[in-house]
Amino acid sequence: MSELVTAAQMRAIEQAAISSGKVTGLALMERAGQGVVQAICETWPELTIGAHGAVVLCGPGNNGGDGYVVARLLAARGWSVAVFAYGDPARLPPDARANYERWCRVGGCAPLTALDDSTFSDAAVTVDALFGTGLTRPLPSEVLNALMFASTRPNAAAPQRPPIVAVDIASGVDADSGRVIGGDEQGDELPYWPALTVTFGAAKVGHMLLPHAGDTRHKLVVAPIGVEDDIARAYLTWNVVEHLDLAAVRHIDLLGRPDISLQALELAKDVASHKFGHGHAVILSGPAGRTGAARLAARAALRVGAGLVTVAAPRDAMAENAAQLTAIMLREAEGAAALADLLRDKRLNAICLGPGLGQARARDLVPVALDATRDRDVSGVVLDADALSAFADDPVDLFTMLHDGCVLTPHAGEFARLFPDLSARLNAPAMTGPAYSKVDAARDAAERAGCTVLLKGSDTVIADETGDAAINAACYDRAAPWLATAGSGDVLAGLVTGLLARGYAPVTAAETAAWLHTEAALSFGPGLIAEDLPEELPKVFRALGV
Ligand SMILES: NC(=O)C1=CN([C@@H]2O[C@H](COP(=O)(O)OP(=O)(O)OC[C@H]3O[C@@H](n4cnc5c(N)ncnc54)[C@H](O)[C@@H]3O)[C@@H](O)[C@H]2O)[C@@H](O)CC1
Ligand SMILES: Nc1ncnc2c1ncn2[C@@H]1O[C@H](COP(=O)(O)OP(=O)(O)O)[C@@H](O)[C@H]1O
Ligand SMILES: [K+]
Repeated sequence: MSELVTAAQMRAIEQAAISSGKVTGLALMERAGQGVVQAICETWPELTIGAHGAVVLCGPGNNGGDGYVVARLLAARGWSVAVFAYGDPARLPPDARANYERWCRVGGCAPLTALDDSTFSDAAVTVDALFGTGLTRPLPSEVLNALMFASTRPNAAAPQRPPIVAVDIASGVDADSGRVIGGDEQGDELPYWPALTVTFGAAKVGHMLLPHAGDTRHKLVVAPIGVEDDIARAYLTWNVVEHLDLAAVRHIDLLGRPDISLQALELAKDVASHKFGHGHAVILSGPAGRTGAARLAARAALRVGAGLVTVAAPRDAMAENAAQLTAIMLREAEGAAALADLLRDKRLNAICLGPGLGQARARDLVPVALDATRDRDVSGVVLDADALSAFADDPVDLFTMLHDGCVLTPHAGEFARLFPDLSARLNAPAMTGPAYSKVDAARDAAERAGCTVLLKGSDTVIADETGDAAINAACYDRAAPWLATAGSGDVLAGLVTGLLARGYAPVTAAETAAWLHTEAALSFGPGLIAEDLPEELPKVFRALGV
């Protein structure tokens, strides 16, 4: 897992490093510029040989300062560099001003409005250093126009515009939410898609959220600038906290291989244990003709290591399930009384309701499952799909029944049914930064529900009542678009249930399941359907060293 930072946290970390005397702002800016040039060379190795052209667009703050460093370093490699500035360079902050003046001893600087088609004719890259983490308002129209001009081919006969390298983040995008400031309900369209984004010290939260994270051709590089040690949870130390609003000190982790690998130890089965040592998961099935979703979830729960898995089905669905289940057990549970009876067996320690369940059955059974598990030491409940939508008319009714062993796994539509106000806030155009983000929405939902919430998407966010959150980013080199297939959410619900049965804490079960789900999709590759996901887990486990 690695820590993601907000703009405020990054500023506090930099200020703390500067005020401790460990580094100067100028040195940080120099390293940032070096990081951009190095990432350009690594992304396009052909540019390391010979001299090329670059267009560098510089803004009115320190992001612009980074741009002047990049311009100077590329010129030092013999490149011909054309610099265009937005705003009055005389009003740049001190470090950026110093780098502007250094650049002026090397080359010229034209206003942004002077860009024309000939500007790009010999350029191998365009560098966007207009706005970074300091963006708080919609882009001025002059800047928006320049970015659209730099990214759009004027006509079919003209050559393509050069690829754009975003310094820190694409200008116009809010670093905390990944959203476009001044975007609209049509879906926050970015002013342009960078080919490469080079950020500093740590990825910002917004890099891992849509729409920013939504383009699979987009590469993200985190360039070290010497404050990385400070970032590793360091904003809890006194010298950083004094630069930071304490209310902002809540962790957001990016789920990643090293940390999940540590959990491989937990995923492994103990040599001395028998099946009852790994828990018993129950998946509630829907009526005849709608049983597939429950079996997908059950298969995932078994593959992820639950010792036993039982599908509990209504009478009319028994034959259909029996015809298709082997290692997974089958019990009849027609209605509320039958489920209450089944759950008297305390060995059943994780329950999944939702996939294919039907809303009427969900309304009957969810209260029973929550009641039966509330005061048990070890018991988890996963509510997905119909078990969430069934409470759209009265979400508070559901929230009063939930307990801290619960995990809700809504997609955006189900989330909107249970948390209409949070969904509306998330989907309203963002006019100021930091904008309300998917992380904020998941956190607020978890607090309101009093349990873990996993809000799905290629930028899945997991949050619990503590306010800490994690993102499973299926983007950049982990893009897994084949997960957008019927039933993959049912598999995810089963993975969470299986891990709960194995004794994982709800938030850890949700995080691990989301990560494994993406890894299974990546391991299988194109052509993936939901049935493939559980079957791919053994390969993922072997690769993890489980
Ligand atoms: N703080 C540091 O020590 C470092 C910062 N670095 C760079 O500095 C950037 C942050 O710099 P700044 O905080 O100066 O901010 P930016 O350069 O992102 O923005 C400049 C200023 O523009 C104003 N502004 C915001 N939105 C605007 C809008 N829509 N129209 C017009 N003006 C607007 C704000 O006052 C903002 O501070 C980072 O993204 C990174 O590129 C790097 O050099 C590494 C070191
Ligand atoms: N483009 C995508 N990239 C990565 N993951 C995705 C993508 N689209 C969907 N997913 C994941 O696939 C699952 C789909 O779940 P859901 O929407 O409930 O579908 P279903 O109801 O068909 O099972 C979620 O875990 C979601 O995060
Ligand atoms: K930028």
